[in-house]
This record gives sequence, C-alpha cells and structure tokens, in this order.
Amino acid sequence: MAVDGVRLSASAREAAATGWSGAAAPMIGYALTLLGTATAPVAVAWLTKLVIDGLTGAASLSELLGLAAGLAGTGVAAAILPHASRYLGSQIGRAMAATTTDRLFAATARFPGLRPFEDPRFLDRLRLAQEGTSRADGIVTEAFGLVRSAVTVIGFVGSLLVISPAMTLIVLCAAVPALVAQLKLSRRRTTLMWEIGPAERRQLFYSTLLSTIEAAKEIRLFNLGGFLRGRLMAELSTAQAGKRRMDRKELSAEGALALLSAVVAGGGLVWAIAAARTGTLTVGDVSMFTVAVVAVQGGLDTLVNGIAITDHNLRLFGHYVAVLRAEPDLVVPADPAPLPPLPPLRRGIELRDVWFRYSDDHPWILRGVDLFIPYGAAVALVGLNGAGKSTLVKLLCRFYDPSRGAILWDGADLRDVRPEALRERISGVFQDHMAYDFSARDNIGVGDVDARDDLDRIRAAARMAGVDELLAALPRGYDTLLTRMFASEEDREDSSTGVVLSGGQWQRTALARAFLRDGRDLMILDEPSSGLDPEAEADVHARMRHHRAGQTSLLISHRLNTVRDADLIVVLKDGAVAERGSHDELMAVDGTYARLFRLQARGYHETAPSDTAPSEPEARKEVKTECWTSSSTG
Ligand SMILES: Nc1ncnc2c1ncn2[C@@H]1O[C@H](COP(=O)(O)OP(=O)(O)OP(=O)(O)O)[C@@H](O)[C@H]1O
Repeated sequence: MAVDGVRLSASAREAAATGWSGAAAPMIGYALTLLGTATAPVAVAWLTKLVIDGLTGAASLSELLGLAAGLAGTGVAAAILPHASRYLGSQIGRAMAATTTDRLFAATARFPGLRPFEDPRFLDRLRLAQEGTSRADGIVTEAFGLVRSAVTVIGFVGSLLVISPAMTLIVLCAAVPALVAQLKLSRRRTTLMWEIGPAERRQLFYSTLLSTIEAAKEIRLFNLGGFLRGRLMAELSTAQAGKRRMDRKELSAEGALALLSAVVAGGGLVWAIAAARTGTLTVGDVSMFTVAVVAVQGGLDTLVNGIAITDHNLRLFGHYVAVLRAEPDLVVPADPAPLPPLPPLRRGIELRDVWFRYSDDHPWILRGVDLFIPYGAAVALVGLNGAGKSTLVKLLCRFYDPSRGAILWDGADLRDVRPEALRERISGVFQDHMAYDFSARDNIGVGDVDARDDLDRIRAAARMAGVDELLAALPRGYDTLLTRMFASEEDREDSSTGVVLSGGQWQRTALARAFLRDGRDLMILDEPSSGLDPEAEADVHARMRHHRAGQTSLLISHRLNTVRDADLIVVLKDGAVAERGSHDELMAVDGTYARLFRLQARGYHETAPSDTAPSEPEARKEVKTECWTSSSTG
C-alpha cells in the first residue's frame, strides 16, 4: 500500500509528527473533548434505561432525582463538547496547513534545476500534494474521530452484549461488507483523482487564461473566448464524467449497505418487542436495545467511513511526502562541505565539448560546443532562432547539466559545485524575464533580496538601466505597485494607483534588477534591449559598456550593431561554434556573421539597393529562410 514508494504508514507518521510539532496543545485538548463526546451517549443511554426502570419499578424519589441530575449534566456536556472539539480541530487544521504548505514549497524550491517543472507527471503530483496538505489535518482529526467512534461503539456493544450476544454478533458482522466496500471505494477515489488530474490541471490553465490580463488582448483580438471556453468545458466534462461514474459506484454500494443495516435493525426490533412481550426483556431493556442497535450501527458506519476517508487522505498526503522526498533533478555533491567553495572567477569559463538535449526523446540542441569565455571579456553570442543560445545560458546557470562534456569555472567542473554557490556569482536578464506584480522597489529589489530596503542602491541600479526618473515619478514613487491586479494596503480604497509599464520600461526594470546584483563574476544578458526604442537602446548599451568594463559578460542579441564592440563574438550554428572573433575579424572572414550583419545594416540605409545587393523581395526571402527575428530588420 504505497504512493510512489511512500507507504501509508510513513504518510501517517509524517502527518502525526507534523501535527505534534505545530499543534501539540490543541491535539491534547482535542483528544480529551473527543473522549468526552464518545462516552456521553453511552452514559445518556444507561441513565435513561435506569430512569425508565426506576419509574416502572420501585426507585425512591431521591434516587430518581439523582439519576435525572446525572442525565442533565451528561446532556450539557454532550451539547458543549462537540463545539469545543470543532474549535480545537480548526486550530490543528490551521497549524498543519501552515507547516505543510511551508514544507511543500521549500521542497519545490530545493530542486536545483528546471526539469521537474517541465514534467507533467511531477506537476500532477504537485497539485495532488497541495490537495494533500489541505487534508493533513483531516488525517489527524479523523484518527481521533476513529478512536471516539470506537469508544462509543465498544460502549454500546457492551450494552448490547448484556441484552443479546447473538444480536450483537449479527450487527457486527453486518459491518464487515461495509468496511471492505468503503476501502475499495476510497482507493478508487484516489486513483480517479490521479486519472483526472491532467484534465483538471488543463481546466485550471484555461480558466486562468480566460481571467488574466496577459491573455486578454489576444483573446479579444482573435475572438478566442468561445474557443477557449469550449476547451475549458471539454476538460471540465472529462473530469465530471469520471466523478459521475464514481458517484454511481458509491451510490449503489452505499444503498446496498444501508439496506443491509435496515434489515438487521428491523429484525432486531421485532425480536426485542417479542422478548418484552414474553417478559424476557424489561421496557428499559427494549429502550436500551433500540438505542444500542442504532448507536452501534451508526458508530460502525462512522468508523468505516472514517477509515475510508483516512485511507483516501493518507494516499493524497503520500503525494506530499513523495514531493518532500523526491530526489534532486541534478546530481548535487552529497557532502558539499569538503568541496572548495567556488572561487571568484580568475581565468575564465570553458565549455569543453558540450552536448545537450532536453531529454532522450528530444533532438540534440548543442553538439560539441567548445568555447572559452575569458575573465573580464565581453563575449557576444549570436545565431539564428533556435540555435541554442538560451539553452547554453541555462547550462551556464546549471539549470541543467550537459548530456556530455563539461563546463569548467576556472577549471572546476560545475557538477562539483553547489548550484546556489554558482548562482551567487551570476547576474543577468533572461529573454523571458519576469514582470512581478510587486512594487517598483521590490521588482528591482528581488535581484538581491538583502538590498531590498536599500533605496539608494536600488535607485543607482535603476539609473544605470535608465529607468530611475520614470519610477521615481510614479504616484507613490518606488513603492508604487507595477500591476493593476492588486491594491496595496494604503490604496485599498483607491485601486487606481497601480501602474502598468510598457514592454521597454519592463525591460529596463529587469535590467536594473540584474545591475543590483553588482560585483558578480558573470553578467548574462539574453536579449536585454529587444524591446527598447533606438535612443533607449543606444543609451542602455553605452551604460552597459561602461558597467561591464573589466567584467565578464555574455551578451545575446539579434541586433548585431549592439554586439560589434564585444571583445569576442561567437556564432552558434547547428549546435556548435561556427565562427569566433572580433567584429572586424568576422567581417574579414565574410562568413555567416558578415552576411547577417550586412543584411541587417542594409535595412538602415536610405539609399536604393545597389546592383550587387539582392533585390528587396530576394532579401526578404533570405530573411525568412534564415528565421532571423523581426527585430533584426530594424
Ligand atoms: N525546455 C525545453 N524543452 C525542450 N526543448 C526546448 C526547451 N527549451 C528550448 N528547447 C528547444 O531548444 C532549441 C533551442 O532553443 P533556445 O531557446 O536555446 O534557442 P535560441 O538560440 O535562444 O533561440 P532564439 O534566438 O529564438 O531565442 C529550440 O529548438 C527549442 O525548441
């Protein structure tokens, strides 16, 4: 009985330990209140029997008053205790939800690479794990509930045994099919959640698309609302069909079990009435018998349901435990302490015969890249769309390891270095940089969280990216939210104060974030200025040139005018380095770089094409064939 190697007993231990570590006092209180609720009905039944027998027999008034007082006291306790236990149960739930949510997202952040987030199975598991965290308290409270039901059932079974051992046996035996059926249904329910998980995740995807600003423009322009809603509803109906099948199974199983219980209870009642008529049972016995049969059946029903719910919750919680115990996606040194900490870069970074593909099913993206990025040099990487430039950047950050070959940082293989230590040394802007729904200050501050409160440093970084003036002039300066999705605490009544930046302004903000990580060994700039206007681009590149002077940097750009002053320009083609050298050297070689540079430069000339240049349609054809980005033409 396991969820991906996690046994149910291990899930149960983890849930109990989590509850105990965060909510020991509420757990003790919960156990005591449950014990009270469990014993109260048995006490009420016995006291009622004694009162009835006393009334029909010869009990004194004081005896009857004593019994009545006991009955009233037990009734008060029975009325109050469930509320107390509900309150304590909620306390346990909140404490466990906080602990498990924190641990789950700490575990997902611990994956050093990106692979898990590209694996649909892992993403399905993560969704169920989140569901599991919301059920963690259920495991603990349900376990106590099981004990409470067991205590009640044992109390009434004892009472029933006194009246009729045979009837007791029949009632108990009738519970066995219920237990088996409920456990089977619980397992089926968990399997169903795994089966419909992908459909539910896609459903979530479509509903998010239909409600976010990022997609709203295209959805309206291309009139995609109906199309996406259709897909959303198709996924919803797939998930619902599975649930409907499950509900039908539950309905037929539970209907049959209810019938069995009713037959047993009805038969027992007929027997008890007949026994009272012949004088074998007293009137009090009949009252006790009726209450006991109903209570034992009800208690067993609750017990069986509780076992099934706990089984289901444990299986869901198993996904949470599986995520917590998942192996890292990259081989990280088991004991990183003896390894030398990554020294500041002194010689350079070498890619030695690096081969890479995203998985065994994917084609090779890099096919033996040999490249040396010397310390202090500004290196530019150019190549056609899909040549593997961003992939190479991901390997440099060790989001993946090379499939073959090695990347050496001053001679040290990146595989022997803790990924966090490596990333401490790197700053950069990714092509698909983030636009956080945060304030301007936080959008830049996340580049170095320790500097988040240092407005002077943040503004210096923003100045370098040419965005300081803009951000300082916002309604709340750097504390203005760069989103209209949320309102800040101060602006709850006036949600109009959040601002929306333009694409180029976001790009400058992302650059500022990278500049805030000052003093790192390697600055990676993947298309940092693709969204900037020509003036801004020239301005930002001048600042970057100044900033990166003497620093090691890797610049990826399709705008070849921005790379011409790099110390080394590298052309990536067919997964390998095709050309390398300075701008002048590569122009002299007259290879791919020179051809593309001229092609791009021609777009900036006002004069008509010369005789030697290809005609405009031909040039366009060439651009199309090469898949050069639109930015390349100006
Ligand atoms: N996560 C991924 N899983 C599978 N394939 C991927 C993944 N990321 C990129 N690829 C593939 O790797 C190839 C190289 O992509 P990459 O983004 O490195 O190219 P690039 O040179 O940066 O292109 P561009 O100039 O368009 O930005 C592409 O064919 C792409 O489809």
